[in-house]
Amino acid sequence: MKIEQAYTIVTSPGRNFVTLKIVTDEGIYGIGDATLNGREQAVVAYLDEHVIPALIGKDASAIEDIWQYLYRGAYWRRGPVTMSAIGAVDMALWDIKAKAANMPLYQLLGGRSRERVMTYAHCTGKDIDSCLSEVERHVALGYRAVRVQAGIPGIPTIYGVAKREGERYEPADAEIPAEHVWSSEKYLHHVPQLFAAVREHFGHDLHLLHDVHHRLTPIEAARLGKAVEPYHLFWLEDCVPAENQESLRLIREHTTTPLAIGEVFNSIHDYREMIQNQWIDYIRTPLTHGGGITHVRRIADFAALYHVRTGFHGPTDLSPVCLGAAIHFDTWVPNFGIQEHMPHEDLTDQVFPHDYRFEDGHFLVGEAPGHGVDIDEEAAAKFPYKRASLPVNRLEDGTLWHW
Ligand SMILES: O=C(O)C(=O)C[C@H](O)[C@H](O)CO
Ligand SMILES: [Mg+2]
Repeated sequence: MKIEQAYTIVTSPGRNFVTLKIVTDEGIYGIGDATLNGREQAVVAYLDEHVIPALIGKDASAIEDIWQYLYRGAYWRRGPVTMSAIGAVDMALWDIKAKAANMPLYQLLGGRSRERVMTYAHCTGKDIDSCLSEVERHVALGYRAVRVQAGIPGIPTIYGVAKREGERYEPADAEIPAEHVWSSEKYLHHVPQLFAAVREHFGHDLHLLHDVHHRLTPIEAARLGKAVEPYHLFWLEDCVPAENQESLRLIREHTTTPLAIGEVFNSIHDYREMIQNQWIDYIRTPLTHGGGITHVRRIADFAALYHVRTGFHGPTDLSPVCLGAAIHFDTWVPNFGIQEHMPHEDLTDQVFPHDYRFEDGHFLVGEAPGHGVDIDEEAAAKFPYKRASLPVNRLEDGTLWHW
């Protein structure tokens, strides 16, 4: 089965998405998500200019060889743009292989390890009270796990909190990066109060997650981890920028709060020390940014040796294609932890018809051959790309800080 045609589809039904479609000479096609929030066109250029021309004529069933060709052969290895391009190719080829085998992707990976996939919702609010009502609303929808993010007194705008109650949080909100202001002190003072209030109102069965978004120093993250121990979080996410993997050792030595890292990582090498030393508990790299199923499966298997579980990144800035493939992966992977769920807009779901279902706080995987997600190219053409950038973040004295 040869690759006869491959092309990128850029569409913006609610926000920008990049999809790669690969068509074989037997008429079977597969699609992959190549969306990299705020850098979409970089991945399009990488695919159109440097990947697609080399794919034409290759054996579509040779997934591993194509992965190695695009990874080792790139010379300039790794990085979010390269690995998102490889991720989209890999996702499309696994989609093709499962369709050719006439089975849902999770069966091709090794079959079910679970009947359904636990998800967590985003519960955000400008203050603690509005956060509590969002938690109430999501518990009523059946979620067993919620990520809780609130506005911080004295900080005008903060990541992870929707601008208006009940709305989605969309970080890429301006053509040119908006500038946010940050204060670790104000944040560190407020967050333990937020979780005390959530536990007081909802008890101890609900899984609580929180995303620090890389903004603390290791000792500050250790302080926060200790401060929230009484509220036993499911995880504290991205508590420090983790290029320096050693940072996690210091935090680990101070707190038993579980740690999740890696939505901005794109290869096994980004994690190796952290996993080997059991400094983290969950890996976050999504299939798109992690080089696809072929590579993320390796990361998950390596993580399993050290009791580390998966917790895929699943924001609205990954398309339903990535989410659909992730739900198949989540249904198979033995060391599954949890799947992030930021529901896409209806407009997005119209462009990306899919057979996964959300029910009672969980995803149920579909049985259609492949990953069960398609793209309506006619509908996609109605939504032209519009540049949207993630903000930058500064301390109160103007210092450019982690985002
Ligand atoms: O969903 C999360 O955990 C995030 O951190 C969301 C990110 O800000 C978003 O995906 C960046 O594009
Ligand atoms: Mg995050």
